[in-house]
Amino acid sequence: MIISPHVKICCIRDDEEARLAIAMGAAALGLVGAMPSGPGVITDGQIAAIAKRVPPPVATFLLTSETDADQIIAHQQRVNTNTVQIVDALRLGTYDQIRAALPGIRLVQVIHVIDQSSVEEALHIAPHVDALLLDSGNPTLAVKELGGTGRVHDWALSRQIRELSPVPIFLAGGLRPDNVRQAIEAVQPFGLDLCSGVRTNGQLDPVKLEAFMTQVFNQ
Ligand SMILES: O=C(O)c1ccccc1NCC(=O)[C@H](O)[C@H](O)COP(=O)(O)O
Repeated sequence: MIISPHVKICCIRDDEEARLAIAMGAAALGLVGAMPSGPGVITDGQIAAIAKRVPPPVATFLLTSETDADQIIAHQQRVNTNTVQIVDALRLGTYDQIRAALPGIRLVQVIHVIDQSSVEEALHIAPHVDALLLDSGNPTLAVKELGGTGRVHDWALSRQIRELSPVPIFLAGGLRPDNVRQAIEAVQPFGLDLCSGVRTNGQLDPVKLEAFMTQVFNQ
């Protein structure tokens, strides 16, 4: 039997989208800080205001593109979410340093799943974080592509990571109502994360969201 994964709805823009996502069954909301590219960015002020009004037990994820531990800590302290999703590689400082400065705050590291080296990267980082989020994207481009691409990646690689990872994994990248069932069966992740697949003209679309949740929970 495949257990229904938890759903994180990302790129939340305001309280109304937050309420809609929660009403439809989201376990977590993604709030996107400054990024080099992507459709979901809001200001730190907006992130703090939305996060403050999200009721427990719904998780609030700050998405940060900072790569220096001190800057990641400062970013979380400006917005007060209960989870930090690091969308680029940590270049300066350590996860332990972030944990020591932010007790009780969950750490999620994004892995951009590109090839077999992504599996090694994921397994190297997994012991230091609370979860991995396996996304599409390309951090090596001149303008980094760190998420919100609307593209799927090679789920066989994500399946390998899921089977070997000591921490839960979220699957992201191009998930939509019409492919999510296949994704769940292929990867069997702990969680799903999505942005563009449940939006129309940038707005969270209740019809698409309901269709997505039906595929996840009512099969
Ligand atoms: O949406 C953005 O602007 C964004 C930019 C950089 C990193 C992450 C971003 N979005 C947040 C997410 O984690 C998305 O849910 C994830 O990348 C999947 O997006 P999509 O393929 O559009 O469902």
